[in-house]
Order: sequence, then C-alpha cells, then structure tokens
Amino acid sequence: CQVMKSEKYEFQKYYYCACFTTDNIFLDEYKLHVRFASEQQFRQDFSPINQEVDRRKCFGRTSVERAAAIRDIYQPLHPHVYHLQESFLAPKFKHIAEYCSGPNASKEGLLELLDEVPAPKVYRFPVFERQFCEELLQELEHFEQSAAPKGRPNTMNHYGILLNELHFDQGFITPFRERYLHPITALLYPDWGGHCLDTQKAFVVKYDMNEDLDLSYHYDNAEITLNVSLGKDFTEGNLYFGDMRQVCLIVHICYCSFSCLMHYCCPLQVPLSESECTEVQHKVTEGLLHRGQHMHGALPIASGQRWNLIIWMRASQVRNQLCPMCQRKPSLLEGEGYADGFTCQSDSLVNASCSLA
Ligand SMILES: O=C(O)CCC(=O)C(=O)O
Ligand SMILES: [Fe+2]
Repeated sequence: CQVMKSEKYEFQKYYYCACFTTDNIFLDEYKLHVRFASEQQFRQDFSPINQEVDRRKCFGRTSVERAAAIRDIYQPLHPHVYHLQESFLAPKFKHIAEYCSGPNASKEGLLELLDEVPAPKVYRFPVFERQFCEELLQELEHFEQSAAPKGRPNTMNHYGILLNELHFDQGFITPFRERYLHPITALLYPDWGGHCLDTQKAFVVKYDMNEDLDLSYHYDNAEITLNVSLGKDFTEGNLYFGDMRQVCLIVHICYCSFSCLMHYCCPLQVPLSESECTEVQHKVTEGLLHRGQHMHGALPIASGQRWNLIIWMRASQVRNQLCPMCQRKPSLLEGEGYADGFTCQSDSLVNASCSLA
C-alpha cells in the first residue's frame, strides 16, 4: 500500500490554484477576507476608502459652505425650536439638573434620583416633553424635504442631520450642555472629563424600513454621549452596550503606503462576537447617558421610523492628551467651529496676550 501511494505521486502531478497566493487572504485582526492580486486591483477595490478620505479632508470647508447656504435658503417651519426653553424639558430632568447644580449635590444623591442603571455607567432619565419631540421632528422633516444641502453626521449614518449646520448650536445645544448636562456629567463621570466638557457635536440619526435599519457596534468620538429618543413610532431598534473599548497593540497595515505596506501598532476594540452585550430599551423622550468609549450599537428596527438626538460631548483637556479615536497624542489640524474639540496650548497663550494688550 505504501509503495502504491508513492508511485501514484510520482506519475501524477498535483497543483494549487493560483488564487491561493491572491484570494481569501484572512486578516485575523480585522476578521476580514481580502483579495490582493496587485496594488492596482487592491486600490480599486478599496476606492471607497479614498472617497471617504477625500470627503474628510474637505469636511471643514464644505460644512461651512452648507451652513451658509442653509442660512440663505432655508425657511424653518418652527423657528422657536432653535432656542432652548424650559418648557421643552421634562419636569424630572429639570429637577435632576437643578439638584446637580445645587451646593449640596453628590453622586449618591443623584443616583437616588435616577431610576436604575441599565448597563454599567449608563444612565437613563426623561429629557424632553413629548410635544417638543414632535415639533423638533416636524422641523427636521421639513428640512429634509427642502432643497438645502445636507451633510451627514458620519460614514455609519446615511440619513442623519448635522445640527450645527442647521444652526442649532448657539441657541440650543450649547446652553443645553452648559446649563443642564454639565452639572450632571460632572457628578457622574469626573474621571472621563465629565467635569470639563467644553464643546459638542450634535446630530440626529434616522432609521427607516427603506433606509438605514441599524447601527454597527462602535465607540463615539466623544468623552460623554447623550442619546435621546425623539420618536416616531417604531418597533425593536434597542441599543446594546458591550465592553469598554480595549486598547491592545496589533499590527496594522497602513493604506497610505503600498510600496512598503508600512506596519505600525494601533489600538483596536474587542470585536462584538467576543463581547457580552446588554440590550437597553429606549423610550421616546428619554435620554441615555454613556461614556464615548463604551462600545455600543443599535439593533435593527422592525417597523416604523426611529429618530434620535445624539450629543457627542467633548472635553479638550482630556482629548488633548490622547485622541479618543486613534489613542495617540493628537497631531492637530486647523478646523472650523468646534471641529473635533481639540485645543492648542499656544492658541490660548496668543488669546491671553491679546486680551492683556
Ligand atoms: O441609533 C442610536 O441610538 C445610536 C446612535 C449612536 O450611537 C451614534 O450615532 O453614535
Ligand atoms: Fe454612538
């Protein structure tokens, strides 16, 4: 039998398919199969990355252009929703914020006012009155139907609206953060920058049966996030929370340099498949407050339309030390408005000396 086998190998040649050297190359770190026949093919297959990089490089300028065009051509349906009023807020939320701003506020006292903690350091409380949610949604739908240009919040949401471009920051979101959210986050997250939040990026995400249904597992470009459910009627679509983003060193292939496929170490999160997640129900008018680095996602809706207000709150003191996205010391690019909330020490010195002069 041994002899027979070796004879067979001698007379019959066996082959590999050439795809063995090019196809189904599994990048373990990304749990992703890729094809690499040539640099040109690889570049072509990954050209959406090029487009996204170009979009990001122009983002500041195009965002300012869109904001100016919106101011020129867009006629709001409900102008009053752009200016924060106490009547928009749920009485319990006002009570919580008032308590936190008081001289005797403590974390323990605050936790007694909050119902229950649906996941570690995730807090849930009513935020808006239902009538305000309805009017805000009418305003946003009116904007969606208008001819005004629309920038989308990020690559994961295709149907959201950037609220700073719609001029919500000055009259609504900034005072809302400063007066109401900051006293709460200062008590709940002093170790995550909750006591020194200074800017935000606010947007609305929208899910519909014919559009985006869900949101993949991710972390936010924020120190602290508030997520408020605005409506409308929908079923399913719960949020889920997993691990905190873990920083582990892996070998990363840098797309910018094909000639040497440069390698460097970068942080990566624990993948969803290895995380234990907690599903969290989210009712209309209620907010969920969580750390930006707490990994989370949104399950698919089964019917209806789901709209949420997302406020990514930033603390320059914290992010100036370590960028929450790349986990490296930030290397600063000049931006428009709040940009991504980093500040430069020398700018403050220039400003201080200007005001002294
Ligand atoms: O759809 C949601 O409620 C989650 C949105 C979210 O996490 C985000 O936009 O960062
Ligand atoms: Fe998020």
